[in-house]
Amino acid sequence: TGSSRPQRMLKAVQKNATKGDPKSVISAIDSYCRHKEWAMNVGDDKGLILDSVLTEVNPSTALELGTYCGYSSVRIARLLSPDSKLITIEFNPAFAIIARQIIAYAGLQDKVTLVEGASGDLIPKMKEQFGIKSFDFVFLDHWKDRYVPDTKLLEDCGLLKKGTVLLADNVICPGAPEYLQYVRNNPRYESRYYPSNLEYTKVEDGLEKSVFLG
Ligand SMILES: Cn1ncc2cc([C@H](O)c3cccc(CNC(=O)c4cc(-c5ccc(F)cc5)cc(O)c4O)c3)ccc21
Ligand SMILES: [Mg+2]
Repeated sequence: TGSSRPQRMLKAVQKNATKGDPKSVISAIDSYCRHKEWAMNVGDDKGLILDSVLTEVNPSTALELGTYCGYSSVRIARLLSPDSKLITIEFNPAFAIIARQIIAYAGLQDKVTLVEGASGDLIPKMKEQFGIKSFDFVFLDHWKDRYVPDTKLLEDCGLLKKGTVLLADNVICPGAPEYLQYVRNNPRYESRYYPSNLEYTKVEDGLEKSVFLG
């Protein structure tokens, strides 16, 4: 049987990036996905917006929903302060196994905890299992119809505090209309749309940044 797209992405990292150099891992993936084989990483254009929001928030504890191959885990973890942590949730074992290797190749395994399972099952366990009081930053990039239920779950589990920043990928393409409706018409959130393009294409997409007001 042949290789998978995630496996080919890992090969491209091992071939073209420098071990322990997150920037080279990011570039190797972006170059592979732009010139060889498209993949659903947040990508370089939206990645710059992710970087700027992260630098502004400077989170101590960050959560990512939807690891895929670990591209955004590397983008996030490389910008975290020394004692800060990223927890990333992935339910697909084939994705998780590749993501662990890409995160390790970047040398960021000590800052990233990849948890295998579904967000709906794992979010309620965050406090007890990982000693999380609340998250300062959440990156939503998993199934788009899970953005609203998981945001509500984070609220109900007391995992959001005044000032927590939610950043959601793909609010235009593939789209998360219910999520936009939820955060834009909810007095407990201050939302702003960052226009960009779908990774490695000219198609319109963007990120929605929503600050939880408590
Ligand atoms: C419950 N739970 N808990 C953890 C968890 C983790 C996962 C997986 O990581 C996973 C698997 C498959 C799909 C996604 C969502 N991502 C997308 O669907 C997407 C699509 C496109 C696009 C755009 C245009 C196209 F033409 C085709 C695809 C561009 C993008 O950036 C995307 O993020 C996420 C799933 C559910 C999970
Ligand atoms: Mg995405």
